[in-house]
Amino acid sequence: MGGGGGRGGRGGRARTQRKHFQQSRENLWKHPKPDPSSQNGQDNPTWTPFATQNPAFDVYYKEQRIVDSEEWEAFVEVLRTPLPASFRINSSSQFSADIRSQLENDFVHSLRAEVVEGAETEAIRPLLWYPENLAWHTNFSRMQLRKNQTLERFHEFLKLENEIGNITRQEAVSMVPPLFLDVHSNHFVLDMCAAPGSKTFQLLEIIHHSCKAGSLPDGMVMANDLDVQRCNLLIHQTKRMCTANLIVTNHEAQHFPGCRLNRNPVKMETEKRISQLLFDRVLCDVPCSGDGTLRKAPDLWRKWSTGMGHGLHSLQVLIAMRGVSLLKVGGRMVYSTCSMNPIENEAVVAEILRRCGGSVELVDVSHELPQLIRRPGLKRWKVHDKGMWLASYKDVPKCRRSIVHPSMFPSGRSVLDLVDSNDNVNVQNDDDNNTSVNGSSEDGAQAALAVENSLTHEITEEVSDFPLEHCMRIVPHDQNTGAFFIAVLQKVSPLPAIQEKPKKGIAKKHIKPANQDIEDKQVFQVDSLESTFDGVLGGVPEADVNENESNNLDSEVTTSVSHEENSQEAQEPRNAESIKKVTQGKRKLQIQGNWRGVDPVIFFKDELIINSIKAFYGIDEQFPFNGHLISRNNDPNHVKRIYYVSKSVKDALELNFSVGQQLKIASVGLKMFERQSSREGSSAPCSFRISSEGLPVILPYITKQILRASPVDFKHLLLNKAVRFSDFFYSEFGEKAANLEPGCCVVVLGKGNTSDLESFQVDESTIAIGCWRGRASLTVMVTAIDCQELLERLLIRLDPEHGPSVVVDKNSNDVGDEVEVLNGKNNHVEANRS
Ligand SMILES: C[S@@+](CC[C@H](N)C(=O)[O-])C[C@H]1O[C@@H](n2cnc3c(N)ncnc32)[C@H](O)[C@@H]1O
Repeated sequence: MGGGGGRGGRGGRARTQRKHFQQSRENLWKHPKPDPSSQNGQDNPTWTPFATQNPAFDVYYKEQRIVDSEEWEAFVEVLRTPLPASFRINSSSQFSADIRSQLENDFVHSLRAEVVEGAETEAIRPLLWYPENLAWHTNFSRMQLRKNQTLERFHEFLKLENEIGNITRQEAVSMVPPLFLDVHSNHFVLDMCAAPGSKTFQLLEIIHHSCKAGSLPDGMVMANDLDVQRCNLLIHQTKRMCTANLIVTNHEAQHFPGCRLNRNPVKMETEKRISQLLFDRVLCDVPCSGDGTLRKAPDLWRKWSTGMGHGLHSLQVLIAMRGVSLLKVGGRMVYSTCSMNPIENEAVVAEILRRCGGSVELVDVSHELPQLIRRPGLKRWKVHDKGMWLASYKDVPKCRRSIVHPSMFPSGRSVLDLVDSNDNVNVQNDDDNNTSVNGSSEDGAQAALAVENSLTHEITEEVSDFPLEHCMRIVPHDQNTGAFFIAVLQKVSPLPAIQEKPKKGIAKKHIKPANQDIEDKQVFQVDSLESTFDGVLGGVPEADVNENESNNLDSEVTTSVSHEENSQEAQEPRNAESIKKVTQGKRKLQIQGNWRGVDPVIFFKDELIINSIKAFYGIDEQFPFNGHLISRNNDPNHVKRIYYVSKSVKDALELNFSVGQQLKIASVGLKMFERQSSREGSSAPCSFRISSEGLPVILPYITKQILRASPVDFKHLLLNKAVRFSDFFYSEFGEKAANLEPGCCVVVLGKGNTSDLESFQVDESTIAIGCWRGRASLTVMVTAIDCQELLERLLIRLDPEHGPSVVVDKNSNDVGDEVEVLNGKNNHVEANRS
């Protein structure tokens, strides 16, 4: 089934892919499997809830004054309560309006009686700051939703719509950063640390917003994550969006390739091709300590320490700097974390501004989303290390200087920065609180030493010079959410050519950011090349990752620690024998340019196949095929799937080829055609069927193998899955179906009893499904769950009074079958009937 083309999502019915991922991606609305080892059971009397306090946390944040002292109790009290669930309606879903109306007109009223004690007065409510009532807050935690029987219908609704892709469970505060990015449909957007992909999904929705049937947006999203497994989560998550405008990459964000082509820019201009990968928008949602998610992950109370933020600060700066260097002049970048810690937030933003020397500005967005309650960023904070409060870098003992960096302090000044323009330095020590040391840089170093030795002196609080009040901190007790930090930056001119020295001690440190999904227990490694390839090749070293390093240095500011430094293994020559040994017995090693263990990305140009597809489905010449088809297999005879990419993605891929495939692409394109299995395919003239994901994009261009069914026959098909030509309500429709070529066909839901396609116009609301024209019947090629969803939506539309509770087709004789279909059991098709 599918709607009007080009909307990017049609209720996100990524049917076939879904099954590949069922194991690894939890439907967060489903009941969890009982864990026999879990102590969290009612039958275990020894179980105690997580301790929701940590004295170090209290001391730290009280001192940082992230909330006023009189608010402290309210703040921590809310932090100790479970986070209410929230979700977003996928705005590009064909059924988004129906779902919103079901929430507004049905659940808001029917759940009114289910208000949880001590909570808000409304059981569910839209988040007022989110556009178009598309995001919703429920008063129930996920656990309550799962356990409370009276919430069953609502819970079932959430599960189904989430599975289909019509809604996405997402923390309310996590929905905020994409809203401040001001994305337009023609923008190139980079999501630097994107997994598991909830914000990528939002960005794609915005890109696709108001896209007409059969057209694709001019923009695209490049979603990157360092972790292969989390990349897979992201791929699965975004598959529900059914988009041809996404590339998923797998890089360390701080080393994200620039893909700069060293060609004559004038020539490039006339060729209208892009010569460098620069972005209009960058989302920099960095790894962080994640204490803003304490309500969702109460085990963090126990683990929390001030050191968590210190370990990530430098990496956050590096990632953000790479982000601004990949941003077009005039472009916007959002820096965000789900941490409350100023070291990971204001200090990072201040360091970006410092390094960019005026070419990047902090944007005042106080007039945007006025209903979202937020606090201004801090201008003063302190660093806490080893039980000591440090107000300035000069307080940092020498032995801690590899951990505590100058950029963590409001002034950002290092010891040597104390040397003024006359090479004078103001030092404080035990004997003399204001000694002026005059002299050369050697003297400066001596002075620095003196500073290092000065441990006791009056603490003078530093205040940042930057307008950090434009940053935003969302705190839990303001609107019953988690906590988040957001800063909006704009690049106003090219960055100054600063050579950033690699910071010692960053590259090899193993840090575990807490804001990776709480289910994810993997230890995160900053130097993850090894881990990345472990996942794919079982430990085969990545040899020439950096072959195009010179191209990588194209950014205006080189901020990154070099790959060589980062990964010892990366320098080792690739040993063909060892690769062979390791991969023996495994899947054949795939190579994508320099990237081993990744499927290649190939422009699919097999004229024979393309022409047979065009002829079979009568695809209009207007549909852009040339250069838009991709396969992930080097051997054209064994191509199973053909993917479709938008013009923007095509341009980016062409650039990537021109620069030696610097991008390591994990996923690209929308699955458009799938090779028939030999059983199906033997009788069909065309060996490729149209996939459900791709159907909406190509639908307006299909002129053959397409039928229009009346609502009665459409419903009949969905209920029975396979219907004999002679059994359709309207015999004319059955005859037309019998006259199709054997193989894949498309059935469109019509309005009346006509099967005439003449006057038919595909638009965003068109509903269509892929079917198979067999020997004597028509069979739907849609999964049981998608049939169920589509039936429910149709029943609501056709019979708004009774809605989806009308589960049995009264006109049908085959009631047992229908009930089974609605229970998702009736997956057998024509083979059983004919
Ligand atoms: C806060 S999570 C991102 C959440 C995501 N933006 C979303 O909304 O679903 C941080 C992500 O950064 C990734 N990560 C950690 N270090 C990274 C690095 N150096 N480069 C790129 N990604 C990194 C982690 O794997 C994790 O998925």
